[in-house]
Formats: sequence, C-alpha cells, structure tokens
Amino acid sequence: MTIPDGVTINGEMGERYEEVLTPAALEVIATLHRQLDDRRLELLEARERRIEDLAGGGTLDFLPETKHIREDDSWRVAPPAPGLEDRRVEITGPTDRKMTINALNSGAKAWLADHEDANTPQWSAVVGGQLNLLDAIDRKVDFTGDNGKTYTLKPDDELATIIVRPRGWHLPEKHILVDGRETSGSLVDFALYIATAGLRQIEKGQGPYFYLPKMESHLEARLWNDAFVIAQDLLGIPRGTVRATVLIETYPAAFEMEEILYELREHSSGLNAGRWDYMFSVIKCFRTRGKDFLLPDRNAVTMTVPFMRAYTELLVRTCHKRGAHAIGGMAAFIPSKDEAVNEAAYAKVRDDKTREANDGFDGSWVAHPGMVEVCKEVFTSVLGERPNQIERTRDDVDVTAAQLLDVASTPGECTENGLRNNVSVGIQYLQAWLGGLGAVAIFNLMEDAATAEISRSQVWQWLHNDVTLADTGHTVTRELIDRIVDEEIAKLPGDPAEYEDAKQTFLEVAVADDYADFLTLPAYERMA
Ligand SMILES: CC(=O)SCCNC(=O)CCNC(=O)[C@H](O)C(C)(C)COP(=O)(O)OP(=O)(O)OC[C@H]1O[C@@H](n2cnc3c(N)ncnc32)[C@H](O)[C@@H]1OP(=O)(O)O
Ligand SMILES: O=CC(=O)O
Ligand SMILES: [Mg+2]
Repeated sequence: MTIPDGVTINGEMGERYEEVLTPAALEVIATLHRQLDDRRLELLEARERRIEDLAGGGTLDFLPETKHIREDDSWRVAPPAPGLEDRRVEITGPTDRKMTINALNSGAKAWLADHEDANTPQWSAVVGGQLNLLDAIDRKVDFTGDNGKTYTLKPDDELATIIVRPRGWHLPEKHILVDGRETSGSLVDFALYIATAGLRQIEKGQGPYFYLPKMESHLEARLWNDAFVIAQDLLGIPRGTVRATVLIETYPAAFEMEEILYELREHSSGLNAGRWDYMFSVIKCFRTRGKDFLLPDRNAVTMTVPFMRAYTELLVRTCHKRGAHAIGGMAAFIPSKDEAVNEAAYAKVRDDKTREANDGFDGSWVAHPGMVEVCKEVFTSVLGERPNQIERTRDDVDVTAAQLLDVASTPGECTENGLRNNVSVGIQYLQAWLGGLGAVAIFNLMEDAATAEISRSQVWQWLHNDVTLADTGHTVTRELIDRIVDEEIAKLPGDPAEYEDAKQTFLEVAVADDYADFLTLPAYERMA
C-alpha cells in the first residue's frame, strides 16, 4: 500500500481498508491538513474566547460587520443538486452494514450517514463505515446476518440519497498523522468519502453530499468551503459538485445563519435545525450565568417554548429567502413494543412533523425506519406534488436577538426526577459509546451524543448554580449527585463494576469544575 510522504497510519489495517485509505484519499487528507489545520485550531481558540466573553457577562447578537450580507437581497444559494430536490423525509443513523442497508431501503428520500452524533470514532467505524458506503454505492453490500436474515438493497431508484455527516471541527483523528500531528476528524471523514465513494456517486449522477455539524461561526463555514474547493480541484471535480447542508445547532450559529449560507452558497444545500445540540449549546454558552439561562428538566424543553420557536422560525425564514432547503430536526421518539408507549411515540412524532411542515420546513428527520411513513405522510399533506416549499418565504417572520436569547421564560421545573434521568441517561450512553455504539434506545427514546451532552451539561449547570430541586427541596450538591450516580447504576443490568469507566467519564464531564467542551473528547482518550 502506498502512503504519501508525511502521512502515518497508526490504526490497525483491517480487511480491505486499503480500498478506503487509498493514496488519493490520503493525499487529500495531507493537503487539507497542511493548508487548513492551523486555521481550524485558531477557530477552536476563538470559540474559547467567546465562551470567556459570555462567562464575563457578554452576549450574542447578529454581527454588525456582516450586515451587508444580510441586507444584500441579490444572492441565492445553488439550486438543489440531483437527488436533493425532494427531502420530505430523511432518516439518520450510523454506517454499520445493517443500518446502511436498512436506512437506504427505508423509503426515506435521503439518509444522513452518520459519522457524528450517532456514531463513535472507533477506528473500525471510521474506516469500516466508509467501506460500507462504498459497497452500498457499488451494490456489493448485501449480507446475511447472524440471525439468518438476509439484507438486500432495493433497486437504485428506490434508495435514499446518501448525505454523509463527518465529525465536528473539535474532534481529532489520532489514527492518521500528517507531519507527526494528529489530523482533524472532520477532514478525515470528508476526504475518505469524497475520494472514494463520493466519486462513485458522481458517476451515478449524484454527488458527494454532506451534513456539516456543530459549527459556531460563518468563519468555520468558510473553512469548510475552502476544504471543498481544495478537494474538488485536487480530484478534478467541477466546483459546486459537493453539496452541504449545515446544521444550525449551536447558539452562536443561530446569529449567523445567513452568513453561513453565504459562505457556502456555491456548495450549499440548506440548513437543518439540529435541536438537541442547540439545547446543549444554550446550556454550554451560558452555563455560569444563573437563572436567566437555566433550563428546566430536559424533557420539559419542547420545540414550542419561546426560544426554540424563535430559532426554527428564523431558520425557515433565512433559508427560503436564499432559495435553500430548511430541514427540520429529530423527534427522539422511536417505536416501542409496549402498545401505549408506541401509540404516544407516533402521536408525538406526528405532532412534531405537522408543526414543522406548517411552519414551512421542506422536510424533516426521523431516527427509525418505523417513523419514515408518518413523516412522509405529514409533509406530503402540505407539499402535495411539490418537491419542497422553498417558495414560501415567510416574510411574516421577524425574529430578534432578544427572542433567540429568551431562555428565562421557558416553563418547567428542575426536579430530582430530571436529575436522575440525566445521570442515568448520561452513564448508560457513555457505557454504550465506550463500547463503540453511538446511538442507543434508553427509556424509549433515541439517545446519541447530542442528547447525552444535554444530560451531562444540565447536571453541571444545576450543580454549579446551586439549583434547588422543586420536588424534593434539596439543593444540587456533589454529595447528592454521587449518591444518585450510585443509586442509578444499581438499577442497571449487570454488575455495577462494569460501569466504572462510564461512571468516571460521566463524573469528569458532569461535575468537574473545569467544564469539558465536549463529552466525546475525554471519552475518545479512553478509546483505543
Ligand atoms: C441529535 C441527532 O443528531 S439525531 C441523529 C443521530 N441519531 C441517530 O441517527 C439515531 C438513529 N437511530 C438509531 O440508531 C436506532 O434507531 C436506535 C439505536 C435508537 C434504536 O435501534 P434498535 O434498538 O435497533 O431499534 P429496533 O430494534 O426497533 O430496530 C428495528 C430495526 O430497524 C433498524 N433500524 C433502527 N433504526 C435505524 C436507523 N436509524 N437506520 C437504519 N436502520 C434502523 C434496526 O437495525 C432493526 O433492523 P433489523 O430488524 O433488520 O434487525
Ligand atoms: O444533530 C442534530 C441535533 O439535534 O443535534
Ligand atoms: Mg447534533
């Protein structure tokens, strides 16, 4: 296997890995790393400076220096690329072989093939996931499971369009070094896809399409755009072939939606309302600012509370003004074998998608194949034969910074039940994550990296703001959390000792004075 100068692969070479870690793909990684990684690290430092400013009493607002972009009515994003015109229902999920086939066959219009919230950066998942994508595009992915069930792809014209979500800018890739330095997980996931399966997508009449997560500014979008231009030029692909939908899922990004679309306009395929990371980011940004930014129990923060409503309304308005798709977020309810729970889950997903479709979204996400039809049906009842409703410009919407920041009027209470739920979900999720699973069903809900971030951040916020719990009257202290951690672990299946790693990681990210930027960072250090 030929490895370009300066590139080191630390990870074990599994079967067929050379089909993904090709010389061309490694060359793209090396070039992107050398040209862009210093800027990536500077942008991560800028995030830290913003957090310090917010902790010191600063606030978020629309940027004065980019007002001209917001006020210039002349620009639009590129028209929808092949396979991305109609996105009324998109399924999300990790890229293991079974999920790949199930997602592509699900009847959804698109599949977010996840190397982010629903996946872990285990080396075998980083490369193995890309191999599954390659095999799916080449129609060589069929297999028979251990259960004897045969997994076979449907005909091409019935499959969902693949949209790959690489890791966020903060995550390193320790198994691939360039000039002795760890690389960026984002650039590795992007490069491995565009230089292998993504090229095959072009031959098939579509393109390398991406979902871009967890960005905090338009300058981070500019970095992605530069990565697209460099990679397309290197691989001899016309500029504009790559398309990217950006998740607006951080508080700062909500104030730069228009600028983010502008930076990526040649490559843009819209914005998505990434509600779970958004809530996480709200807590993270203002975690030390007391009751004005204190969220009640996680399950009480619905999409209809004022600050969440302001965010989704602004997203639709911004996208449609610029000719871009507005894609809704994830209702975390999944089918259940318990009939009553199942009925409630379907009703909640239906309500959620109905609100989004009526608000002007062009499509939305589901976490499970069982939820595809309900989402499709709801959007079809609004869209009819139209592929989207981009023409609905929502000129009636005018969202202010104060509305986006109005966390204080969120109804609900902080309760011990909520605290216990956060502790249990956080530990169960980390247990799964450390074992290589990025998405799991816990208490009848889909849990992934974003929802787990909310859980651990709430624990941190309640502890560091001396919250008094409404149901018990207790103040949240380290002693109370330690007791609840042990009690909740005792309720889980198996020996409590099996949860020790997850417990320690949870305590590190949920109670330590130094708030970890992302739970996946210390967790990744524990991963081989
Ligand atoms: C905040 C965000 O970023 S949201 C986006 C990121 N999160 C996600 O993508 C989560 C995606 N969802 C999932 O991973 C799964 O639905 C889970 C883990 C929550 C539940 O999965 P399971 O416990 O396997 O559910 P269940 O047993 O009901 O699955 C039934 C079948 O549907 C399949 N399935 C379930 N979810 C998916 C999915 N998202 N994509 C493809 N197939 C799926 C299962 O593989 C299983 O297949 P099988 O019958 O062939 O064995
Ligand atoms: O990625 C989606 C989210 O809600 O977070
Ligand atoms: Mg997210």
